[in-house]
Amino acid sequence: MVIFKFLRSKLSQFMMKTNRLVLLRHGESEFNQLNKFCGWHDAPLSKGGMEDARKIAALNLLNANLEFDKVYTSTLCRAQTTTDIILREMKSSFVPVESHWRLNERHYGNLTGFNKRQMSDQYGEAQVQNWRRAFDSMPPSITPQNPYYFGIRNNPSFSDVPADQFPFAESMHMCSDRVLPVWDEIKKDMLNGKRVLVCTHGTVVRALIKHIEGLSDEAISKVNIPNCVPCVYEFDIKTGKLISPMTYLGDPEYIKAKTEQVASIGN
Ligand SMILES: O=C(OP(=O)(O)O)[C@H](O)COP(=O)(O)O
Repeated sequence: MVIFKFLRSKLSQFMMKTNRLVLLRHGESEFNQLNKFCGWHDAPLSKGGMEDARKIAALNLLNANLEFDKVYTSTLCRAQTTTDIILREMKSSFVPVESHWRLNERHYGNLTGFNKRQMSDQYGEAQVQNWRRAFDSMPPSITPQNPYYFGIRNNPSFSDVPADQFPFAESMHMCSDRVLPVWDEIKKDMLNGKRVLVCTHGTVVRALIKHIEGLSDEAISKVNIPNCVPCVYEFDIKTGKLISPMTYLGDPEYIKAKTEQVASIGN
């Protein structure tokens, strides 16, 4: 079965004129559930997040007849567990998975671990929305007094991060810049015919969308990415150009409701 799938994928790679790329934000994490800023804190998936990886992400990918030759993910467990669940559901656990710290969520600095509504009560909604969505807005740097400081500094999953690049806080702009070297690898694989899934985080998906579609700083500030909803692009393999706008896979009403939930400060 595995050999058959491998040969079929090689043949289809050889014949294809266009290729699709799927971007995905991981399932709901325990911090998403508590409406807390998470960033580089390594929060696990919530129970609902695990279920959504199966019942929303994997199901929609299967319904769209998508298969993968490679998955790119971050070094954070919420993205890695989502990847494992999806590949298992798709009976594709043999697919190689490459994890990269450059695909980690934006480091939310000293907001890490705090509830978004509480931060909004303290600093005002406009300031919190500016930290969340303005392209160049930097949250305050994390300090050793933050309860998650040492857990982040000492997380062995970040051992590949060069010491001089280990962030204390990041704007979306900084996050986008560090994602780009991996985007070059992803694009190369995709234009060589590999069917690629990128299972990552809200800000990283937005950074990739901004880059792929050439969106302005203003336009990307209005884009919000729900958990576990696959975003699909199609590219011309010869020219590398995008041939269709991004499409979401899934129920439009569900996607609309979840997108609005992500955009709001929440409770
Ligand atoms: O860690 C986070 O993103 P993730 O859940 O995609 O990993 C952020 O806390 C999401 O918050 P935001 O939607 O205010 O950027």
